[in-house]
Amino acid sequence: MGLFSKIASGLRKTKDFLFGGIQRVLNSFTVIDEELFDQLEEQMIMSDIGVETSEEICDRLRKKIKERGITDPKEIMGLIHEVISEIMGDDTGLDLTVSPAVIMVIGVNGAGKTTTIGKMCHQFRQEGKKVLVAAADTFRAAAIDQLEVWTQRAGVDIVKHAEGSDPGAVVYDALEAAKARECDVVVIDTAGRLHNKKNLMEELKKINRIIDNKAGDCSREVLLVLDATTGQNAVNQAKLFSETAPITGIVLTKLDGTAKGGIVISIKNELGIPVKLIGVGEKIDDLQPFDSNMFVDALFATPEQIEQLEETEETEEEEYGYDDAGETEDDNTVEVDGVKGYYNEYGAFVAYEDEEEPEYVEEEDYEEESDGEEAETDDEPEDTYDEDTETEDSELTEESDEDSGEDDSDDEEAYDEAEDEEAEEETEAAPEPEKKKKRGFFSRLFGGKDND
Ligand SMILES: Nc1nc2c(ncn2[C@@H]2O[C@H](COP(=O)(O)OP(=O)(O)OP(=O)(O)O)[C@@H](O)[C@H]2O)c(=O)[nH]1
Repeated sequence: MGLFSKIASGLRKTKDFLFGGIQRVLNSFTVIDEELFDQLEEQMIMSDIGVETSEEICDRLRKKIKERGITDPKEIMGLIHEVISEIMGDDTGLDLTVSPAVIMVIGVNGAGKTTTIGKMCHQFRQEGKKVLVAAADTFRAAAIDQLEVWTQRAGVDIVKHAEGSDPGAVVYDALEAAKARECDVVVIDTAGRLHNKKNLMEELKKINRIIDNKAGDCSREVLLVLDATTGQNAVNQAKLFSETAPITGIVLTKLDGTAKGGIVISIKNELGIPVKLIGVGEKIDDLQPFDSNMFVDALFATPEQIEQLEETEETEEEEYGYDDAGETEDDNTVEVDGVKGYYNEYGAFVAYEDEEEPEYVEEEDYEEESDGEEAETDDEPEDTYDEDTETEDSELTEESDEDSGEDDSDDEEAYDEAEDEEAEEETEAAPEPEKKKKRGFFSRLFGGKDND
């Protein structure tokens, strides 16, 4: 399935509600009057475009109708399309230009943070990027375990410490490891919870200080993950979070299961924060870079237009032999880094040339195993890491303690030396991708913003 088809099918509920509702209003009027604008505004508010943005859209519509001397309500749909396109403006993609690009991910529980990180890693890896994930949401062991399952699916490395350890230590070790291994991207999972704004702010500040020290010149992103099904609540969350953290972009998840996709428009209009990625399903390849033109087209296109666009995509796929997800003509066959294979039930890539599938632990078994691990780490002291000096908490730095005597005075440098080897052992299942020749998923859409 091509990109447009995926976005269009992900937005189906939003489209049916928004486009269908507006169409019904326009069909019920023969003249353009204030009553029509009232009903349009109401329909937009119900579609989660928000009061402020709905009013603005109607104001702009009145102006255009007057300027162009339009009298037929049926012509208004095209104008709404035009106005929303204007509001959405140009897209801003992820900035991954200077390696290792650091992406910090924040968001409330259940918004889809872990899933998004897994999907993002999968996309990066398909582009041939070397990725490292920092499990800096150390609040709950389950969060670390879930993240690890996703990194295994995506086939990327993870740096993790024990539950309750300092997130700063995890980030420090991850950045050291990323430099040593020449990673392109470091994705940091944070316990970006809102219920304690002060703590969140302190935690993010601390992580930022460490990034400043270790990767000051690198590209940086702070992505806020929002659950689209919560509608205007998500917009309010974005307002609150933006008072706390310098958000560079929003990832809007679960757009596939909601009619509330209109919040994309109010987020852009009211907060000016670009939506950079959208989640359109639970599978590993259900994350798309946000393309406002495609978004608006998918919302407003007629079924005939959608069919036509899908046909164009299919023709392109036939011509080039792959689509945006790297799929070939055979639905189950994908090509990753020039190797043909398929994704197994866990979302792991299996090359046809391999005799056996790589072993991935089933989620249930994995949880059992990690329970065991937790039991071990429970014995370890919690809260032992002092931002600058303490390293005991890190399972990655246990070995480095043996040879870290010379570094003791070297405050932050005291973190980890042997950690690279250790972490590499952890992630043996992740074969290193070769750099891909063709332009990457993000760069094809955002014009060379990744560092292929
Ligand atoms: N339909 C759909 N479901 C999604 C999407 N993204 C995430 N989910 C689901 O949302 C649920 C929560 O996702 P998580 O990634 O665990 O959320 P989280 O923010 O990490 O939550 P915590 O682990 O509690 O911190 C899971 O069941 C995911 O499968 C999406 O784009 N579409």
